[in-house]
Amino acid sequence: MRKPIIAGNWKMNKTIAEALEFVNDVKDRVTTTEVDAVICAPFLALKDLKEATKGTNIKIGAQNMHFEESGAFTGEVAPAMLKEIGIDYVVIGHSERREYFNETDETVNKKVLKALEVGIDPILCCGETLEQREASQTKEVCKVQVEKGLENVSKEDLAKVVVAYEPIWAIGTGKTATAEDANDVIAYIREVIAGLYGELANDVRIQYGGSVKPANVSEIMSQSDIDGALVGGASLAANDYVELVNF
Ligand SMILES: O=C(CO)COP(=O)(O)O
Repeated sequence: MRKPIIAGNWKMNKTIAEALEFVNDVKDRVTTTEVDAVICAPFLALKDLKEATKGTNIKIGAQNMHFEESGAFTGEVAPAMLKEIGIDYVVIGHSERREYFNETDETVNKKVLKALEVGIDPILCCGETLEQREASQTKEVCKVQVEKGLENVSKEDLAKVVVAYEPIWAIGTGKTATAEDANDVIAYIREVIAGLYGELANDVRIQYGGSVKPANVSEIMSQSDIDGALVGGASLAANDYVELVNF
């Protein structure tokens, strides 16, 4: 059985004070141990969030990291820096990073491998643009992104990777893929992983992301192949986050 994983991706939102206010509000209400509840916050808040969530069921993720161990990369954060403060997950290759920060399948793959090497579970994002969807290229785009993203990931490490399918046209737009549509693409992504790893693909958790909110989370989570959600906007409100995690 794959354990559901509901992750909030706060993107560039919340100061440290706001982040702490949020976790203090939700931590006693996130009691389920049957779901991995994650908050992916801006770098500056991560250390305080780790401390504030000690002894709770909330796990903390970063939204990016560099693939090099150290060096002349002004403005970047190294894997060991995240590991030192106990970060559990790191979002890799979010479409916003691919679009605005020149992330490629190659850098995404390097980051996935590095995260696994230091012991942080990567959330590998894939998803098509509206144009690609209208040209019926959704599955091909996801196939390439997932195959390249997983290149050289060992069989032993595979189950530590979480894949997030986020159709770009559904991010922050209020438009969601229908639950069936999302499930269909996610089942296909699992087939792609099975093409590489055989039955081990059944251990990989695959999330859906794109305008997930309390009103649609249970329908999305009831689908056969969807193991979680990566939630932007709705994860910023404490009450909504609690509802999402307790879908
Ligand atoms: O990009 C997303 C999560 O990573 C989805 O964002 P929204 O939930 O705001 O559509």
